[in-house]
Amino acid sequence: MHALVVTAVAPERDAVTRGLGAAARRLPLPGGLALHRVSRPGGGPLLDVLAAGAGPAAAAAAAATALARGRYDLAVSAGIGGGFAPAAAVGSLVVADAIRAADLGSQTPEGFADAAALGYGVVEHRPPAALAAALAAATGAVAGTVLTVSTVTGTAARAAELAARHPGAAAEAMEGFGVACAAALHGVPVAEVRAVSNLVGPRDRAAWRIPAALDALTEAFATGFTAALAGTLAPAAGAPRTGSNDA
Ligand SMILES: O=C(O)c1cccc(C(=O)CC[C@H]2O[C@@H](n3cnc4c(=O)[nH]cnc43)[C@H](O)[C@@H]2O)c1
Repeated sequence: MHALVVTAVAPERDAVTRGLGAAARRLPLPGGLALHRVSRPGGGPLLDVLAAGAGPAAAAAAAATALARGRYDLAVSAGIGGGFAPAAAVGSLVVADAIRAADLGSQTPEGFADAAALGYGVVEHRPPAALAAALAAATGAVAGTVLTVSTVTGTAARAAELAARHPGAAAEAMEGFGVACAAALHGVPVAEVRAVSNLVGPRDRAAWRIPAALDALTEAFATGFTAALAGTLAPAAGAPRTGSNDA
């Protein structure tokens, strides 16, 4: 089983590789990107962890670049995120059962209309239900919708608007929908896991608990996450691996 794990920044990538508990091998990609490849001891899943940059566009571009050069069974968007109270407390984990672009659409006189309603796009990708359930059970995460936003929510009014429009939302972050678009283009399933560093609401950067969230991310990858991946996804069968970054 070969998975691509896409984070925004290097501290998130390193939190994931720390959890995997084995040395990472660096494999350069175009544009200064690099996969950090971790082979699990005992022949477990092979994971390539990639710090892609913040935001859905950077995530989509980097994920598509990596997916085009290897043969993967899964793409995972992973990192820290904002939690919607009361579903997701600071320090907790959220696994996406839906990955939704929350601000892709048009502002109309009647309010926001998403791109799907207006007929010019897709605004949601769904991880396989069995995979999302297994990942949540294995890591003790809350399962819910993870919103992808291009602007971090910074007011109570915006948080309330998002919660009303997306009743199942447990977290928001900035990359999941980009990774999901790249995965869909390459025909691989997607998953998303977020460790909650802050609540979605009035901006208070000093209240972000980034080290605690990074520890929770490490713990997720140290415990059940990869076992749940391996147990849920069938390995890519048959065809020879031909990509330049393939094992
Ligand atoms: O400064 C650091 O040490 C540091 C370490 C790890 C990550 C960061 C980031 O700034 C990551 C940015 C990343 O975080 C996601 N995020 C976190 N909270 C929210 C939120 O409330 N709303 C939206 N996104 C959030 C997001 O995916 C960013 O790309 C810094």
